[in-house]
Parts: sequence; C-alpha cells; structure tokens
Amino acid sequence: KLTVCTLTSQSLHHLKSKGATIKRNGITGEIFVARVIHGGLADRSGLLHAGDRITEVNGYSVDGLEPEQVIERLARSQGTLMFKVVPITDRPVNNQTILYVRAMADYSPQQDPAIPCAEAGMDFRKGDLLEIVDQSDTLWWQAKKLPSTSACAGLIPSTNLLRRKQKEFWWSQPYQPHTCIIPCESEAVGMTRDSLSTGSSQQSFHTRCSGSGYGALNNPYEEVVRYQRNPQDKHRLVALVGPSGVGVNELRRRLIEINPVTFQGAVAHTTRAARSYEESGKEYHFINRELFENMVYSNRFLEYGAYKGHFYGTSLDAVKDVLNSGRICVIDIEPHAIQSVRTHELKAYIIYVKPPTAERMKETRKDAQITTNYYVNRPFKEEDFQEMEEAARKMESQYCQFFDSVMVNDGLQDSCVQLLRAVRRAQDEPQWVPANWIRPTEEF
Ligand SMILES: Nc1ncnc2c1ncn2[C@@H]1O[C@H](COP(=O)(O)OP(=O)(O)OP(=O)(O)O)[C@@H](O)[C@H]1O
Repeated sequence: KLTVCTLTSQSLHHLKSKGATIKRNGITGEIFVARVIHGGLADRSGLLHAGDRITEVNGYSVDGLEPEQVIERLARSQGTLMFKVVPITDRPVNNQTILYVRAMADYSPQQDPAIPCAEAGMDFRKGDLLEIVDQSDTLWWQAKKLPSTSACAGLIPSTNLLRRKQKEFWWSQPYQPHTCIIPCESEAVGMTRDSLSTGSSQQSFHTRCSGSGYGALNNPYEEVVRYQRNPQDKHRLVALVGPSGVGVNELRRRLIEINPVTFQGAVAHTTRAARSYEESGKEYHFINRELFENMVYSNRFLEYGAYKGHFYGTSLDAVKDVLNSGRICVIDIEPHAIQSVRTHELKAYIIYVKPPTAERMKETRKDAQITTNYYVNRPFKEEDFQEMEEAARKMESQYCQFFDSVMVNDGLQDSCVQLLRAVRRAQDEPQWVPANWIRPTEEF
C-alpha cells in the first residue's frame, strides 16, 4: 500500500525546519522517517510519521541511497516536494502529555557527538524553562524553550540520557572537592561537628540537609508547575542571596522598615551573650552552646554558622512563626542554604541580588562600610568590588537555576522599589515552582 504525499520545499536545506529526520535500515538498506519534529513542516502537514518507509522523492527511487544522499536530493529540489511512502502499520497513538521542567544543567547539541542530528537539537542553559512535547523516544525528547518563540520543537536528551552524559563527564574530570553538590546527610553532620568543636572566629555557614537530595547529577530536569498562592494561604518565604557585601542585609532591613506590619525577619538564635538592652526573642533568641548544638543535631536550622567566636542560626521554627502570623518573612541566606528553603512548606521565592559594575559600586558605596571578619568595619576598597564581582560570577554559575528573580543593587532607592515589586510578584502572581511542592512525593 503506497501513499503519496506532498510538502513544499521551503527551507529544505535545514533538516530542522523541514521537521523530520531519516535513517537507513542497516540490513535491508531501506530509508525510514526516524523522527518527526513537533511543530515542524512535516508534522504540520500531518502526512509523514516516524516509521514510514520512504521509497521515492520527487519521482526518483531512494533505493540503495545513503540518508545523506537523500537529504542532498531534497536540498536540490525546488517547488513542490513529493514523497512516496509506505506508511507504518502500527502508528503509536499520540497520548503525549506535556511536561514542564526547569533545566538544572547546560546542554549544547553542537558539542554532543551522540545527537542523531545536531541541527535538530536545542541548546539550553541552567535555569531555562522547557516545555517537553514528546517523550516517546527513551533517549531523545522534543522540547521548546519558554517563553516559546518558535512553533518548532528541538531534540534534547531525555532525563536518563542526560544523567548518563553528566556521569561520564563527572568521572572524566579531575577530583575537585569544592565543586561537589550539597553534601549528603552524613557529610553534613561531619561538617557540623568539626565547626562546632573548632569554634572558629571566621564567618562560616552550614546548612540543614533537606534530605530530598539534589544536584544536577541526580536531576537534570526539575519538573515545575504554574502556581499562584491563594490569598488565604500563608505567604511564601522570601529569601535574598548575593555575594558578601552586595547589600542583602541592608535591603532586607529597609524592606521591613518600609512596612513592618507586612514584612518581618526571622529571629535568629545565637550563643553570644545578650547586651543590656537586648531581649531574648526580640533581637535574637539567646541560648547556650549546648542547646545550640542540640538544635544543630536535630536539624532545626535552615542555616547556621560561626561569627567572631559565637554561633548564629536561623531556625525553621523562627521562619514558620512569622509565616503563621500572616506576615511575609524575609531572610537572607547563603546560597548553599537555598535547598533547605525550597520546600513544599516554605515555598521560598529566591531573589538574587547582584552587584552593579565596579564603576557604579565605587560611586554608590562611597559612604558605605564593609563588614569584615576582623572585628572592624571599614570603607570599601577597589579590591572589594573586584572580589564581589568574582563571587557573583561564581554564585551565578553554580546557583542561577534556583533564582526566581534577579535584581541589581545599584541605587538603594531603586533597589527597594525593585525588591518590593519582586516580593509582590512572588505572593500575588503565578510562578513556576517545583511540581513536588504542589503534589508532594518524597517529602511526606
Ligand atoms: N545600593 C546601595 N548603595 C549604597 N550602599 C549600599 C547599597 N546597598 C548596600 N549598601 C551598603 O553596603 C554595606 C554592605 O551592605 P550589607 O551589610 O547589607 O551587605 P551584605 O550583602 O549583607 O554583606 P555581608 O553578608 O557580608 O554582611 C552597608 O554599609 C550598606 O549600607
């Protein structure tokens, strides 16, 4: 049974825009449609399907030809294109469900020798939102980047394939202890004990392990869903991250100052002694070291660290207290604590505060003081701006996939307006969030 179908030859040179790939059966030499690209010309015509056998192109037999020769012939033809095909007998029913994911890794088809057709591939970067329109192949899925500019999908590696590629890449790299993904539970406990026993006077922070396990190695795509907070629900936690000295603390303080009825910070715990004017539960929860250690071991801190010989920590309960009171809790965290607040319960909205150029910093930070690890605050120096730029670059390359919003802290007033807007968006507008926040799987 033969079917003749026609397609216009527009953009034939480009396999991707024609929207199909072909392959040759190694034994019989027959040419088959390997894949029809979602939204491409072939797909829209509805006439070609994966598995169809091509027998003729524009009246010429493809018998004995290599796929490249067929492509060449197609590229040379003008006007209307005519295929003679033997349709596949058991065409799979199209029961594809669309899946939305956030990429947790970078991918470039041009650098992947294993992709069946690099031109049909789609590159993406960590943090990109992808709409996966076809998962029928176990190795190569089809996806569009959101917001979608093209009707045509591109090939991307499936979760399993990308994970495999990452593992191969990982093992091919020299050992780099600091590139490791967040420590697993047992490592985290080890770090904790060390830091508590040394009582370092340097600033150092550790985090609670969420136990859900993360890392590009485990999960190259994070499934996401559109979520809008119901006005009756608790607010989402707002967490600010940024390189040290960029101004997260200042911004948080100002936000709360603007509207203390709506915004509140979480009261941290500390082992330092209360000053005469301080009250436990107000500035800090003042607790002794033993209690602090117990809280660390029972995983009660979202993040904690040592500073000038004392311990400080933000507990999950302190954040929950604010959220339960109906206010919006605003905290600043170290980037490695991001995972501990990205939970079904807190639904943290992460705002990344980025430094402006060194030039602008020099202008805007004339009267500002940098907090150092050595008991004094001092004016900013040129090197501080360079260090900050470098720290920002590293932070972005490692954590950008978790940033819900990015703002540049240039002029303070403008930054406060930007921050207010971002917080409002987080609470009142639909956002993409991990699917397991809405349909929890492993957290319960
Ligand atoms: N946009 C800005 N313009 C001018 N000065 C600023 C601006 N943002 C912050 N500052 C000042 O820069 C200094 C450092 O800010 P801040 O203490 O908030 O930094 P940080 O990001 O919390 O860093 P660290 O975590 O190291 O304390 C402060 O003196 C603050 O007032």
